[in-house]
Amino acid sequence: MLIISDLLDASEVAAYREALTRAQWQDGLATAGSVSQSVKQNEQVASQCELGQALADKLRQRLSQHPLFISAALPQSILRPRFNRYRNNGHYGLHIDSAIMASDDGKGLFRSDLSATLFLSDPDSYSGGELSIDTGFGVQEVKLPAGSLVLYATSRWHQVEPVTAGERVAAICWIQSLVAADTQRELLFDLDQSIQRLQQLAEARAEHRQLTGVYNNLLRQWAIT
Ligand SMILES: O=C(O)CCC(=O)C(=O)O
Ligand SMILES: [Fe+2]
Repeated sequence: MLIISDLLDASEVAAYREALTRAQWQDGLATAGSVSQSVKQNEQVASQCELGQALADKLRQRLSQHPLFISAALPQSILRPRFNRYRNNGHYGLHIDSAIMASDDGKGLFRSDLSATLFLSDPDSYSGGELSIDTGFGVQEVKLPAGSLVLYATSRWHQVEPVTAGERVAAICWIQSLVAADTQRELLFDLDQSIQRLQQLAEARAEHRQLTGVYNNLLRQWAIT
């Protein structure tokens, strides 16, 4: 699990929130699978809403350029983000997201390796609404400032706690990674972060060069294109 703080600044968050009031919202059940139907109670922007598509594409563009996101996710493709809203006890009970989804044009298939939630509501403006993720080493409750994003493995059980006051607006998104296995991708992330720190040290040129080679050779073995 990784938190990317301040993907958007306050004025960008405000602009997304304002634009979203003009989008076409629908019951979240429209896209719920057979299992999630019984646990999902929220609203989302309709996939055919042109304003929603434009906002989502702009957000995807921003995410795809973020250095920490690239290092951690090694994205091959990013599904168009979806905006959702929880209020009046809206929640999404314990579930695991579908492994295979339709690509944006509906013609291809997409494997979900990573999930992301971008929080768009000030955490003090609503009660509940934590995204709780079973990390395998205990459950983490995530409720971030507006503009911050959490990235986590789609293989994890997770839920959105009921929103008992106010409203929680967020964007969610799935990523197909070049490296499908979480363990391998996480090793590459740690290695890349160390390599980036070594790059700052003039006396570590040789080590930087060698580890960059190791990184590329591991990525070559593990990447699926
Ligand atoms: O809104 C969230 O943070 C996550 C929602 C979710 O789990 C889903 O739509 O599959
Ligand atoms: Fe989910």
